[in-house]
Amino acid sequence: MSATTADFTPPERIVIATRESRLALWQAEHVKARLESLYPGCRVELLGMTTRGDQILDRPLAKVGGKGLFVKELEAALLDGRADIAVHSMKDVPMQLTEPFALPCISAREVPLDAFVSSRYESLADMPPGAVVGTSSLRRESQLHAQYPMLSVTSLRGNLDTRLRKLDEGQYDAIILAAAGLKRLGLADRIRGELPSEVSLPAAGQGALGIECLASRTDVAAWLAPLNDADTSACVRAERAVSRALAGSCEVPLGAYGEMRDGLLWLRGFVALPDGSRMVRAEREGRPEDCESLGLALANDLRSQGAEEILAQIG
Ligand SMILES: NCc1[nH]cc(CCC(=O)O)c1CC(=O)O
Repeated sequence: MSATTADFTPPERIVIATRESRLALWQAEHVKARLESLYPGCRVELLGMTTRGDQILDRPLAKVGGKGLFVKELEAALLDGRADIAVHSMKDVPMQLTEPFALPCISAREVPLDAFVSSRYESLADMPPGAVVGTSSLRRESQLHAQYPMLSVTSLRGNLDTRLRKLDEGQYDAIILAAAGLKRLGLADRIRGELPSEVSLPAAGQGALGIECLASRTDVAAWLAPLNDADTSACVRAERAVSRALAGSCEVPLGAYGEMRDGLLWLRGFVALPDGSRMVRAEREGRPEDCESLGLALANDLRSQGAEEILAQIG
Protein backbone atom coordinates (compact mmCIF):
# COMPACT_ATOMS: atom_id res chain seq x y z
CA MET A 1 0.00 0.00 0.00
CA SER A 2 1.20 3.46 -0.82
CA ALA A 3 2.02 5.85 2.00
CA THR A 4 -0.48 8.29 0.54
CA THR A 5 -4.04 7.60 1.59
CA ALA A 6 -7.13 9.78 1.58
CA ASP A 7 -6.23 11.27 4.95
CA PHE A 8 -2.46 11.21 4.86
CA THR A 9 -0.37 13.35 2.52
CA PRO A 10 3.39 13.21 3.10
CA PRO A 11 4.97 16.62 3.71
CA GLU A 12 6.80 18.52 0.96
CA ARG A 13 8.36 21.10 3.26
CA ILE A 14 8.67 21.35 7.04
CA VAL A 15 10.12 24.38 8.82
CA ILE A 16 11.51 23.79 12.32
CA ALA A 17 11.73 26.74 14.70
CA THR A 18 14.68 26.36 17.05
CA ARG A 19 16.72 28.26 19.59
CA GLU A 20 20.31 28.79 18.52
CA SER A 21 22.24 27.31 21.43
CA ARG A 22 24.44 24.39 20.46
CA LEU A 23 22.14 21.96 22.25
CA ALA A 24 18.97 23.35 20.67
CA LEU A 25 20.55 23.23 17.19
CA TRP A 26 21.70 19.64 17.73
CA GLN A 27 18.18 18.68 18.74
CA ALA A 28 16.60 20.43 15.76
CA GLU A 29 19.12 18.82 13.37
CA HIS A 30 18.36 15.44 14.92
CA VAL A 31 14.63 15.83 14.26
CA LYS A 32 15.40 17.19 10.77
CA ALA A 33 17.45 14.08 9.94
CA ARG A 34 14.73 11.77 11.22
CA LEU A 35 12.04 13.57 9.21
CA GLU A 36 14.20 13.50 6.07
CA SER A 37 14.70 9.77 6.36
CA LEU A 38 10.97 9.22 6.94
CA TYR A 39 9.97 11.53 4.06
CA PRO A 40 12.75 11.44 1.43
CA GLY A 41 11.04 13.98 -0.86
CA CYS A 42 10.59 16.53 1.88
CA ARG A 43 12.66 19.71 2.37
CA VAL A 44 13.25 20.27 6.06
CA GLU A 45 14.53 23.72 7.04
CA LEU A 46 15.65 25.23 10.32
CA LEU A 47 14.52 28.68 11.43
CA GLY A 48 16.94 29.74 14.15
CA MET A 49 15.82 32.29 16.71
CA THR A 50 17.25 33.94 19.78
CA THR A 51 14.73 33.81 22.61
CA ARG A 52 14.42 36.14 25.54
CA GLY A 53 15.52 33.21 27.68
CA ASP A 54 18.83 33.04 25.80
CA GLN A 55 19.54 36.71 26.40
CA ILE A 56 19.30 36.33 30.17
CA LEU A 57 20.64 32.80 30.56
CA ASP A 58 23.14 33.88 33.18
CA ARG A 59 20.45 35.16 35.55
CA PRO A 60 18.24 32.98 37.78
CA LEU A 61 15.24 32.04 35.66
CA ALA A 62 12.74 32.24 38.51
CA LYS A 63 13.59 35.93 38.94
CA VAL A 64 12.98 36.88 35.32
CA GLY A 65 9.81 35.04 34.47
CA GLY A 66 10.46 31.33 34.24
CA LYS A 67 11.12 28.77 31.58
CA GLY A 68 8.39 30.01 29.23
CA LEU A 69 10.89 32.56 27.98
CA PHE A 70 12.61 29.85 25.97
CA VAL A 71 9.51 28.87 24.02
CA LYS A 72 7.57 32.13 23.46
CA GLU A 73 9.40 33.28 20.33
CA LEU A 74 9.25 29.80 18.86
CA GLU A 75 5.51 29.72 19.48
CA ALA A 76 5.15 33.10 17.78
CA ALA A 77 6.73 31.57 14.66
CA LEU A 78 4.22 28.69 14.79
CA LEU A 79 1.32 31.14 15.17
CA ASP A 80 2.20 33.29 12.19
CA GLY A 81 3.09 30.34 9.99
CA ARG A 82 6.84 30.99 9.67
CA ALA A 83 7.40 27.51 11.12
CA ASP A 84 5.45 24.24 11.29
CA ILE A 85 7.05 22.73 14.36
CA ALA A 86 9.28 23.66 17.29
CA VAL A 87 11.70 21.21 18.88
CA HIS A 88 12.23 21.48 22.64
CA SER A 89 14.02 19.76 25.49
CA MET A 90 10.92 18.60 27.36
CA LYS A 91 12.50 19.84 30.56
CA ASP A 92 12.24 23.42 29.28
CA VAL A 93 8.62 23.27 28.13
CA PRO A 94 6.20 24.98 30.53
CA MET A 95 4.00 22.42 32.30
CA GLN A 96 0.88 24.16 31.06
CA LEU A 97 0.83 24.66 27.30
CA THR A 98 -1.35 27.58 26.25
CA GLU A 99 -4.46 27.21 24.11
CA PRO A 100 -3.61 26.95 20.42
CA PHE A 101 -0.54 24.75 20.95
CA ALA A 102 -0.10 21.00 21.23
CA LEU A 103 2.74 18.56 21.87
CA PRO A 104 1.80 15.67 19.62
CA CYS A 105 5.18 13.98 19.80
CA ILE A 106 7.67 13.03 22.50
CA SER A 107 10.55 11.03 21.07
CA ALA A 108 12.54 8.21 22.69
CA ARG A 109 14.37 9.41 25.76
CA GLU A 110 18.16 9.75 26.05
CA VAL A 111 19.63 8.90 29.43
CA PRO A 112 17.46 10.88 31.90
CA LEU A 113 20.01 11.00 34.71
CA ASP A 114 22.18 13.82 36.02
CA ALA A 115 25.92 13.58 35.45
CA PHE A 116 28.84 14.26 37.79
CA VAL A 117 31.53 16.26 35.96
CA SER A 118 34.91 16.96 37.54
CA SER A 119 38.56 16.75 36.69
CA ARG A 120 39.55 16.66 40.36
CA TYR A 121 37.28 14.02 41.85
CA GLU A 122 35.90 10.64 40.87
CA SER A 123 32.48 11.02 42.48
CA LEU A 124 30.47 13.00 45.03
CA ALA A 125 31.53 10.52 47.72
CA ASP A 126 35.18 11.21 46.85
CA MET A 127 34.90 14.96 47.53
CA PRO A 128 36.32 16.37 50.79
CA PRO A 129 34.23 18.53 53.14
CA GLY A 130 33.84 22.07 51.82
CA ALA A 131 34.53 21.13 48.20
CA VAL A 132 32.44 23.26 45.82
CA VAL A 133 29.77 21.73 43.58
CA GLY A 134 28.09 23.93 40.98
CA THR A 135 24.54 23.28 39.87
CA SER A 136 21.91 25.17 37.94
CA SER A 137 18.81 23.87 39.63
CA LEU A 138 17.19 23.91 43.06
CA ARG A 139 16.20 20.29 42.42
CA ARG A 140 19.84 19.21 42.25
CA GLU A 141 20.84 21.56 45.03
CA SER A 142 18.26 20.22 47.51
CA GLN A 143 19.20 16.60 46.85
CA LEU A 144 22.92 17.34 47.21
CA HIS A 145 22.38 19.15 50.51
CA ALA A 146 20.23 16.31 51.85
CA GLN A 147 22.74 13.59 50.98
CA TYR A 148 26.11 15.34 51.03
CA PRO A 149 25.67 18.02 53.72
CA MET A 150 29.41 18.66 54.01
CA LEU A 151 29.76 19.81 50.41
CA SER A 152 29.39 23.46 49.46
CA VAL A 153 26.71 23.80 46.77
CA THR A 154 26.70 26.97 44.69
CA SER A 155 24.75 28.24 41.73
CA LEU A 156 26.02 27.73 38.18
CA ARG A 157 24.42 29.52 35.22
CA GLY A 158 24.83 29.72 31.49
CA ASN A 159 24.53 27.29 28.61
CA LEU A 160 26.40 23.98 28.63
CA ASP A 161 29.65 25.36 27.18
CA THR A 162 29.66 28.24 29.65
CA ARG A 163 29.13 25.90 32.59
CA LEU A 164 31.97 23.61 31.51
CA ARG A 165 34.25 26.63 31.03
CA LYS A 166 33.50 27.81 34.58
CA LEU A 167 34.42 24.36 35.87
CA ASP A 168 37.64 24.33 33.83
CA GLU A 169 38.57 27.79 35.12
CA GLY A 170 38.50 26.34 38.63
CA GLN A 171 35.42 28.16 39.94
CA TYR A 172 34.01 24.78 41.01
CA ASP A 173 35.49 21.42 42.06
CA ALA A 174 32.67 19.61 40.27
CA ILE A 175 29.43 20.42 38.49
CA ILE A 176 26.20 18.52 37.93
CA LEU A 177 24.59 18.61 34.48
CA ALA A 178 22.03 16.56 32.60
CA ALA A 179 23.87 13.60 31.05
CA ALA A 180 21.65 13.84 27.95
CA GLY A 181 22.85 17.32 27.01
CA LEU A 182 26.52 16.32 27.31
CA LYS A 183 25.97 13.21 25.22
CA ARG A 184 24.14 15.09 22.50
CA LEU A 185 26.99 17.58 22.19
CA GLY A 186 29.65 14.87 21.94
CA LEU A 187 30.89 15.66 25.45
CA ALA A 188 30.17 12.25 27.00
CA ASP A 189 33.87 11.94 27.90
CA ARG A 190 33.33 14.74 30.45
CA ILE A 191 30.95 12.53 32.45
CA ARG A 192 32.79 10.97 35.42
CA GLY A 193 29.63 9.19 36.49
CA GLU A 194 25.89 9.25 36.14
CA LEU A 195 24.08 9.93 39.41
CA PRO A 196 21.60 7.13 40.08
CA SER A 197 17.98 8.26 40.36
CA GLU A 198 18.12 7.45 44.10
CA VAL A 199 20.80 10.14 44.48
CA SER A 200 19.46 12.71 42.03
CA LEU A 201 15.90 12.17 40.87
CA PRO A 202 15.64 13.81 37.43
CA ALA A 203 13.42 16.76 36.47
CA ALA A 204 10.12 16.16 34.71
CA GLY A 205 10.90 15.51 31.05
CA GLN A 206 14.68 15.41 31.44
CA GLY A 207 16.41 13.71 28.51
CA ALA A 208 13.33 13.72 26.25
CA LEU A 209 12.65 15.82 23.16
CA GLY A 210 9.20 17.15 22.44
CA ILE A 211 7.81 18.54 19.21
CA GLU A 212 5.24 21.30 19.40
CA CYS A 213 2.85 22.55 16.73
CA LEU A 214 -0.49 24.32 16.50
CA ALA A 215 -3.25 22.03 17.79
CA SER A 216 -5.16 22.78 14.57
CA ARG A 217 -2.35 21.29 12.41
CA THR A 218 -3.61 17.70 12.31
CA ASP A 219 -1.51 17.26 9.15
CA VAL A 220 1.64 18.02 11.15
CA ALA A 221 0.61 15.70 13.97
CA ALA A 222 0.20 12.88 11.44
CA TRP A 223 3.68 13.52 9.98
CA LEU A 224 5.19 13.39 13.46
CA ALA A 225 3.39 10.26 14.65
CA PRO A 226 6.23 7.85 13.75
CA LEU A 227 8.67 9.88 15.91
CA ASN A 228 6.52 9.54 19.02
CA ASP A 229 7.74 6.96 21.54
CA ALA A 230 4.76 5.60 23.47
CA ASP A 231 6.71 4.63 26.63
CA THR A 232 8.67 7.88 26.85
CA SER A 233 5.52 9.84 26.13
CA ALA A 234 3.57 8.14 28.95
CA CYS A 235 6.43 8.60 31.42
CA VAL A 236 6.98 12.26 30.56
CA ARG A 237 3.25 13.06 30.63
CA ALA A 238 3.03 11.50 34.11
CA GLU A 239 6.07 13.49 35.30
CA ARG A 240 4.65 16.73 33.93
CA ALA A 241 1.30 16.08 35.61
CA VAL A 242 3.11 15.90 38.98
CA SER A 243 4.92 19.14 38.36
CA ARG A 244 1.88 20.93 36.93
CA ALA A 245 -0.30 19.92 39.89
CA LEU A 246 2.21 21.16 42.45
CA ALA A 247 4.25 23.92 40.95
CA GLY A 248 3.26 24.94 37.44
CA SER A 249 6.26 26.12 35.48
CA CYS A 250 8.15 27.77 38.33
CA GLU A 251 11.67 26.82 39.23
CA VAL A 252 11.21 24.78 42.39
CA PRO A 253 13.05 21.89 44.06
CA LEU A 254 10.84 19.21 42.57
CA GLY A 255 11.79 15.99 40.81
CA ALA A 256 9.51 13.59 38.94
CA TYR A 257 10.68 10.53 37.11
CA GLY A 258 8.78 7.69 35.44
CA GLU A 259 10.17 4.41 34.18
CA MET A 260 8.51 1.46 32.49
CA ARG A 261 8.81 -1.69 34.60
CA ASP A 262 7.17 -4.92 33.41
CA GLY A 263 4.62 -3.03 31.36
CA LEU A 264 3.72 -0.68 34.21
CA LEU A 265 4.73 2.92 34.73
CA TRP A 266 6.70 3.33 37.96
CA LEU A 267 6.58 6.99 38.96
CA ARG A 268 8.60 8.66 41.71
CA GLY A 269 8.58 12.27 42.86
CA PHE A 270 9.85 14.58 45.55
CA VAL A 271 9.53 18.13 46.78
CA ALA A 272 12.13 19.71 49.08
CA LEU A 273 13.40 22.90 50.57
CA PRO A 274 16.44 24.17 48.63
CA ASP A 275 18.72 23.49 51.61
CA GLY A 276 17.51 19.89 51.81
CA SER A 277 16.34 20.27 55.41
CA ARG A 278 12.85 19.05 54.47
CA MET A 279 12.00 16.60 51.74
CA VAL A 280 8.87 14.61 50.95
CA ARG A 281 8.91 11.68 48.54
CA ALA A 282 6.33 9.38 47.01
CA GLU A 283 6.12 6.60 44.47
CA ARG A 284 3.31 4.86 42.63
CA GLU A 285 2.83 2.34 39.89
CA GLY A 286 0.06 2.34 37.31
CA ARG A 287 -0.93 1.65 33.73
CA PRO A 288 0.80 3.85 31.16
CA GLU A 289 -2.61 4.71 29.66
CA ASP A 290 -3.44 6.37 32.97
CA CYS A 291 -0.25 8.45 33.04
CA GLU A 292 -1.93 11.81 33.72
CA SER A 293 -4.06 10.54 36.60
CA LEU A 294 -1.07 8.63 37.99
CA GLY A 295 0.85 11.91 38.07
CA LEU A 296 -2.03 13.71 39.77
CA ALA A 297 -2.34 10.92 42.36
CA LEU A 298 1.38 11.16 43.08
CA ALA A 299 1.07 14.93 43.47
CA ASN A 300 -1.70 14.29 46.03
CA ASP A 301 0.54 11.82 47.90
CA LEU A 302 3.19 14.55 48.11
CA ARG A 303 0.56 17.11 49.19
CA SER A 304 -0.64 14.89 52.00
CA GLN A 305 2.93 14.85 53.30
CA GLY A 306 3.22 18.63 53.26
CA ALA A 307 4.48 19.47 49.75
CA GLU A 308 2.43 22.66 49.59
CA GLU A 309 3.81 23.96 52.89
CA ILE A 310 7.30 23.37 51.56
CA LEU A 311 6.57 25.14 48.27
CA ALA A 312 4.91 28.02 50.11
CA GLN A 313 8.08 28.54 52.12
CA ILE A 314 10.06 28.91 48.90
CA GLY A 315 7.37 31.15 47.32
N1 LIG B 1 17.89 23.65 31.64
C1 LIG B 1 18.77 23.53 30.52
C2 LIG B 1 18.71 22.21 29.87
N2 LIG B 1 17.61 21.83 29.18
C3 LIG B 1 17.82 20.55 28.74
C4 LIG B 1 19.08 20.15 29.16
C5 LIG B 1 19.71 18.86 28.92
C6 LIG B 1 19.05 17.92 28.01
C7 LIG B 1 17.76 17.33 28.50
O1 LIG B 1 17.48 17.26 29.70
O2 LIG B 1 17.01 16.87 27.62
C8 LIG B 1 19.66 21.21 29.87
C9 LIG B 1 21.00 21.25 30.48
C10 LIG B 1 21.12 20.72 31.89
O3 LIG B 1 20.13 20.69 32.65
O4 LIG B 1 22.22 20.34 32.28
